[in-house]
Amino acid sequence: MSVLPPVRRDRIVTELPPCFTRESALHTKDIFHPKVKKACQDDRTGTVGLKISKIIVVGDLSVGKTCLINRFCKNTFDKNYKATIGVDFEMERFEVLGVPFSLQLWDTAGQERFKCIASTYYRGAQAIIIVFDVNDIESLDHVKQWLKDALKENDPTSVLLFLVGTKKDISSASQYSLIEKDAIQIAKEMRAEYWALSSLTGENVKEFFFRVASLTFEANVLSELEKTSPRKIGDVVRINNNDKNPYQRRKKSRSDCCQ
Ligand SMILES: Nc1nc2c(ncn2[C@@H]2O[C@H](COP(=O)(O)OP(=O)(O)OP(=O)(O)O)[C@@H](O)[C@H]2O)c(=O)[nH]1
Ligand SMILES: [Mg+2]
Repeated sequence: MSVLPPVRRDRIVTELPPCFTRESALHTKDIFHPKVKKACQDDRTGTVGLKISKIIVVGDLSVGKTCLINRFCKNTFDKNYKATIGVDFEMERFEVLGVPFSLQLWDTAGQERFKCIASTYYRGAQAIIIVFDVNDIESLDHVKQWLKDALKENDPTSVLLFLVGTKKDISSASQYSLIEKDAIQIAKEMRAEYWALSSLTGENVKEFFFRVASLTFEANVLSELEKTSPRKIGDVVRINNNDKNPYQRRKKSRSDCCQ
């Protein structure tokens, strides 16, 4: 008998949520991978429904990491800045294609003096969310360093990356479009999916986390299927890097972009 209450009705994912921009997306398919759908239908998702996926949120101080998590998990927004000391985390339970799926969202400190405590919690992430403030170009300049630090503790070949611009509500359309160009370019170089949102208004916040949950779920099920299906002699490994084959493993050299 399950001791957990049922998943909230507004945490149920039945379709793959769309990306924010096709220019910088982890993949641009508009449906879940057919193998994943089939595995869910046939109840062959192995341990995916039992595991908790760790997601870490990093970025400069005061860019809005805590507000982002609080907007999604608690639907609250605090206009006063209270620095995160070390780390904090929230759990969010989803149901994706009928399978329970939990995310543990780790909110880390951006302040330099707390960074070394926070970085000890980076290990074992399945996705890294790198946050910058769309009104602060310096915070965008620092995202590659945040990525580099987070990747030291994680497997760059399997972790999913998201680059998120916050505080969209205080940016004018013309200001925003200037920084968006740079942000998309950087996201492409990092092989991250780009999003822009506002925790104050809530714009794109739910859409973003649904996308994180769905892509992490999809990657988990694919990796579970890979583990359980023995390779046949003569299996062909595709190595072309184009959008028609979005589920291939990331090349090890990705972290080079930060060096
Ligand atoms: N207008 C606006 N303000 C925001 C938004 N997100 C965060 N803020 C404000 O920005 C400040 C910093 O937000 P936090 O979420 O605490 O920043 P943080 O990245 O967690 O900072 P550290 O914990 O020090 O790393 C607060 O005053 C928030 O109210 C947003 O989307 N719009
Ligand atoms: Mg914080």
